[in-house]
Amino acid sequence: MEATCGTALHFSSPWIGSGKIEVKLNGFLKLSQKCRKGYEVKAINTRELQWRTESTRQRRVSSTALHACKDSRAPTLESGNFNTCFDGNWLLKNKAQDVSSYLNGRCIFLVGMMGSGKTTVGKILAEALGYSFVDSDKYVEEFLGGSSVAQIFKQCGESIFRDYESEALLKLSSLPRQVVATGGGAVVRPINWKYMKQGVTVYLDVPLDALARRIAAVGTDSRPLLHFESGDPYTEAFMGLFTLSKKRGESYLNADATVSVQHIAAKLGIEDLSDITPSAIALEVLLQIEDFLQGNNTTSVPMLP
Ligand SMILES: Nc1ncnc2c1ncn2[C@@H]1O[C@H](COP(=O)(O)OP(=O)(O)O)[C@@H](O)[C@H]1O
Ligand SMILES: O=C(O)C1=C[C@@H](OP(=O)(O)O)[C@@H](O)[C@H](O)C1
Repeated sequence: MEATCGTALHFSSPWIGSGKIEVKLNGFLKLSQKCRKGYEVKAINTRELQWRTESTRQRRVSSTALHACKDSRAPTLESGNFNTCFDGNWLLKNKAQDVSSYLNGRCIFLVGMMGSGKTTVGKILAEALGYSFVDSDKYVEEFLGGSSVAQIFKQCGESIFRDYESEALLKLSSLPRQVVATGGGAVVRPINWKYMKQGVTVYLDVPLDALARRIAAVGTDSRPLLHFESGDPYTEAFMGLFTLSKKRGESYLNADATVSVQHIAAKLGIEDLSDITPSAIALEVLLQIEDFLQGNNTTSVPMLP
């Protein structure tokens, strides 16, 4: 792709750094020894806080209710009196520091169905890691002089769009330190996995009901594969997503790591998935990437050429 567009789009995220972040971090948080050292933890609302040694390397802190503090004071660990006050921003930044030492510049490619949060979570991840954020759809749109994805589908058809999408992923896979929000259909072409596997791929697994609700809330104009002229937006979105998910089958499971919001909800003991914030998902992404890279005995990934 002779990219006439910018080679990397950088977005600052409104979520991080504003001091207004209210992140409900219930449940399991893995804190590496390094991360916990010298930090006080003061519980605001904790029915049970139990340190369980999961491995020599890390401990899991399991609790029923951890709320982020608004203030960003650096906590200090009080031995024997475990109270927990985590600043969500602090947690993300600290875990991002842990993970970036393993990533060593490799890109992160977020895959998942339309509406799964690839853009929203991707911006938070990029901010925490000090990476650039790129939306591959936007990359294609810029390359084609600003035509929208919907216009490309209409004027050229899906196959041509997929060609441009593959070109974009080829280009982006050669750049370091990017968080790439891929289009929901990127997983359908094997060549795209070849490109994305240059980095670390993470599948955001969100139930169809939640996807349909999110897309119905914003409309389907920008998503031609779901766009319907009339009818109940939720139902149309759900049916379209259901059809696509059946066609794509297990493609998303080729990802190196999967972050399932249902799994997060189960281990946190919450029922309403909308209580799981994008920041909490971003933290889980970092934890899953860390597990993946360490599970591969990857102490340091060779820097991209
Ligand atoms: N964890 C979440 N909880 C609630 N709404 C979310 C969450 N993540 C994303 N959204 C919303 O869902 C819609 C789609 O999110 P987006 O990041 O654009 O998804 P994708 O890039 O995967 O298509 C947006 O309106 C966004 O604000
Ligand atoms: O699932 C798909 O096939 C598509 C998803 C869209 O991206 P988002 O996942 O960002 O909506 C966009 O690439 C295009 O409408 C096709």
